[in-house]
Amino acid sequence: MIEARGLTKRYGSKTAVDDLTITVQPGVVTGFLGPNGAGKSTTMRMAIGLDRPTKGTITVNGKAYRDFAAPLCEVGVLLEAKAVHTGRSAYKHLLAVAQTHGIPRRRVDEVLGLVGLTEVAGKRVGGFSLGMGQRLGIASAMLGDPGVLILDEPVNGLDPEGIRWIRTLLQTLAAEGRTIFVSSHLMSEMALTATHLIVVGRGKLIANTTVEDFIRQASGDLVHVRSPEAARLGEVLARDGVTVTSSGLDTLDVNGLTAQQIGEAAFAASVPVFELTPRQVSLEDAFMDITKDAVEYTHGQPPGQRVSAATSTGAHA
Ligand SMILES: Nc1ncnc2c1ncn2[C@@H]1O[C@H](COP(=O)(O)OP(=O)(O)OP(=O)(O)O)[C@@H](O)[C@H]1O
Repeated sequence: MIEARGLTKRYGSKTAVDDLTITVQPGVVTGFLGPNGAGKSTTMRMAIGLDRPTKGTITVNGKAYRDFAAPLCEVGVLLEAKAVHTGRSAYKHLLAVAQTHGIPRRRVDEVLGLVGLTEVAGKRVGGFSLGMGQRLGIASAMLGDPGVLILDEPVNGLDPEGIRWIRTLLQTLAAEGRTIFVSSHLMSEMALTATHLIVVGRGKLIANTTVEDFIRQASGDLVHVRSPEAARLGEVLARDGVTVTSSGLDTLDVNGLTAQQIGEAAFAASVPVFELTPRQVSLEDAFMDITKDAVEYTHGQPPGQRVSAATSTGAHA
């Protein structure tokens, strides 16, 4: 478990992390999302003692990172593509790291197998592709068989096969009861990988919820309805808190009722219904919407203007 309480980091006048209180639970993959400069990397760096909080605390399994006698066995870390000794082979690199913790050689073979680098274990790391480098970083993080993994943008540089591989790996490790805290810019990827989401913007907590609830809240209760008696159905559904918009001759968009409530009301009024589709926005759209006021760097639009908020159908892109 990772716990931040009132975590704050200032660099001069810049507040990178602002009074962040979160708990990252074991057993699920927790996605850490936020626009560029939101404070994700700074939070992760403080979790592993690379940066000191200005105020507040962050602990891993109840302890500050510096208090671990064998940190590699408690928390595995992948920050940006690792600066490794490029003249060394992958095997030698992992062995050197293992030896700092008295981790046996056979564990080096195990993690090489786990990340699919066994065949290139003798090759110089300098010749590795970005994707192979990421796999090596994950092998390093897994060396001590830690219960907590902190991964900053682990799918960077991976091809689709690599992205799928990492998704399955993280879900498997979470199912083993580990705490998996992973940042990413790829919202659609997070929708497939994570169960829980922590969203930050300008250092502040914006959302702390399940992927499912995040999308549901962003989508509202919008239901698309098709009926040959759309106008009459609109009258049947009209009540306080419900907005009915006619979106075509035989279609309605209803806000404020679930598909089930609409179906039941239509049935009671003997109005035929041909379609009842709860509209969901994609995680990407939900993210854009929720962070629109927290984006530091946009692509040329005036401040405050939405980056994109088109509603799309078919949820999890
Ligand atoms: N060492 C530093 N000195 C000064 N400012 C810093 C330092 N590290 C980070 N910052 C600033 O703090 C803010 C948060 O940065 P951070 O790298 O944590 O964000 P991030 O969410 O990881 O962004 P990205 O997704 O772009 O990596 C940014 O505005 C950044 O410029």
